[in-house]
Amino acid sequence: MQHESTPDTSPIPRGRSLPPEQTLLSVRGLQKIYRTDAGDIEAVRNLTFDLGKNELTCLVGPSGSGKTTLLKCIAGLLEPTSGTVMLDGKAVTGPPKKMAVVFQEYGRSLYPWLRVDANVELPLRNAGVPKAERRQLVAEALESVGLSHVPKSYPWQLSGGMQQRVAIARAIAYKPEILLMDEPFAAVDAQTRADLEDLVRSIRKQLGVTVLFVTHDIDESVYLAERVIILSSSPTVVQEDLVIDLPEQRDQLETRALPRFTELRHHVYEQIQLAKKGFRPDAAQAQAPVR
Ligand SMILES: Nc1ncnc2c1ncn2[C@@H]1O[C@H](COP(=O)(O)OP(=O)(O)OP(=O)(O)O)[C@@H](O)[C@H]1O
Repeated sequence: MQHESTPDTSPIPRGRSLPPEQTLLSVRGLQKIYRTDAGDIEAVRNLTFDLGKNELTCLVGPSGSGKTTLLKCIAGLLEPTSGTVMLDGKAVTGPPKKMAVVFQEYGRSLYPWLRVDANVELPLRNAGVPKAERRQLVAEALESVGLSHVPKSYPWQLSGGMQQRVAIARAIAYKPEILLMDEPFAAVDAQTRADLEDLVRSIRKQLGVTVLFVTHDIDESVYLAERVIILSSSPTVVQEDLVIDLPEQRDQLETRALPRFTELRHHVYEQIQLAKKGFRPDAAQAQAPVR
């Protein structure tokens, strides 16, 4: 398998590092321990990786491996116990303006009493964007997600897939540099999901936005991404940072039929099975003979 990691001699496995001019998001030594009445839970132990500008990266790992915890730390919604998150060279200490997040529960994230255009407009209004500019941005965002024809509908009048498009339009309306997506398509049917996957790839290209996409679906991760970061089981480290060397132009039928697609999905599947069985790359490295 092809990797882009820089040579690393530390005992903690880490994802690829990039030169600062190519880096948009930099996660360094991130650890998160939840303090609970029942004791401390070390969800994330040590995560280090960089995301490049305009890159689409998927994050996969066993259930409970800390994917949501990591995303919340990156989004400035949760304070890491140690380590840093830097966006464009600045430490993230609260929700950054240049970042947008799309969660799985679109039903809960949209306001049912607001029409589609008002839902998309709300964050722009809260950010004090002037009215004329807001109108323009809302129209562009709805156009990007193929919903120009329903601006005056209420979310509950739309299908699940359309509601998720509204959530995506709202996220991209204020032109974020980075889009975090936490299992955004887990609740829609397979056909809608395929359409939304292609929508994410086209939006990324159209807007030049960096995307970090969490998914449980191995095929989805390989189809969507240029890189797949595989997390170990909790307490989490990077198990593998894998380059997806498929052609840039993807197609639901053609790409998924490629022998290379099958190889990559097989590899990711194997790695997740290993993680589930408790394999830890940090333990493996610590035990490796010193040469
Ligand atoms: N608020 C919290 N308090 C205590 N422990 C928590 C809290 N949130 C998450 N955890 C624990 O941290 C670990 C990682 O949880 P997290 O939800 O980040 O994993 P995940 O990979 O997103 O899970 P899934 O794939 O099932 O959605 C789990 O052991 C979980 O029980």
